[in-house]
Amino acid sequence: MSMEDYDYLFKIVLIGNAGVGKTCLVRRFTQGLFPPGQGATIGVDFMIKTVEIKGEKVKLQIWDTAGQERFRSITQSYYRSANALILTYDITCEDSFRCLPEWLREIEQYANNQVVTILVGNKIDLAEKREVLRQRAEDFAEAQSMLYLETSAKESDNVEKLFLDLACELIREAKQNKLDNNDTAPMPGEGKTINYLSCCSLN
Ligand SMILES: Nc1nc2c(ncn2[C@@H]2O[C@H](COP(=O)(O)OP(=O)(O)OP(=O)(O)O)[C@@H](O)[C@H]2O)c(=O)[nH]1
Repeated sequence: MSMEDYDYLFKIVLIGNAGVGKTCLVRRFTQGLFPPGQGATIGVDFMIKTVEIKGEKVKLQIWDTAGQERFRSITQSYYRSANALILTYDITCEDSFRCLPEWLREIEQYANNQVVTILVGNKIDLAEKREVLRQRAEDFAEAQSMLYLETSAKESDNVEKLFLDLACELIREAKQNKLDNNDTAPMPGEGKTINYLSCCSLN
C-alpha cells in the first residue's frame, strides 16, 4: 500500500444484534444501495471506502461483523484494532436495545480503551413500529459517553453523516494525539500518514 494513497487510515467495526441492519448500513455507504433479501453475515465482512474531508484523504476500512451469538468468538478478535465501533440496534426492536449493556461489556473486554464508540438506532423509516424512544436512547448513549445517531439504511437517512462524522472525530483525535506526543510525531518529510492505532499502542 503506497504512503501517498491517503492521509489517514481508520478501521471501523460494526457490532450489534443480528438483523439490526449492519450490513445494509455498510452497503448503503460503500455502494449506495439497499440490498434486497440481505442474508445474515457469516463471520466478518470487509469493505473499503476513501472519503475526502477538508482536503485530506481518509481511507476507511469497514468491518461488518455477524450479530449471531455463534460467531461471537470470531468477531471479538476484530475489536482490538478498531479505531471506532458502530454499536447498532434497531429502533423497532426493544430486544436489540436491551442487549446493549451486553455489547458494552464486550467492548470493555475486547476493544482498545481509546476506541471511539457511536450508538446507532437504525430503521427510522419504520417510525410507526418504533419501540425505543429517541430520548431514551440518547440518555443511554450520554450516560455511556457515546455519540448517538438515528439512521435508515433503506432511505439513506444519516448514513453518510454517520461515517463522515466518525471520520472527522477520528481525525480530530489523531491530531490531538499527535499534539500530545510531540516526540512520536513524524519527522519532516515522513508525510502525515498516521496509523492511529499504532500511534496509540506505542504510548
Ligand atoms: N425498513 C428497514 N429495513 C432495514 C433497514 N436496514 C436493514 N433492514 C432490513 O433488516 C434486515 C437485516 O439487515 P442486515 O443488514 O442483514 O442486518 P445485520 O445487522 O447485518 O444482520 P447480521 O448479519 O445477522 O448480524 C434485512 O431484511 C434488511 O432489509 C432500514 O434502515 N430500514
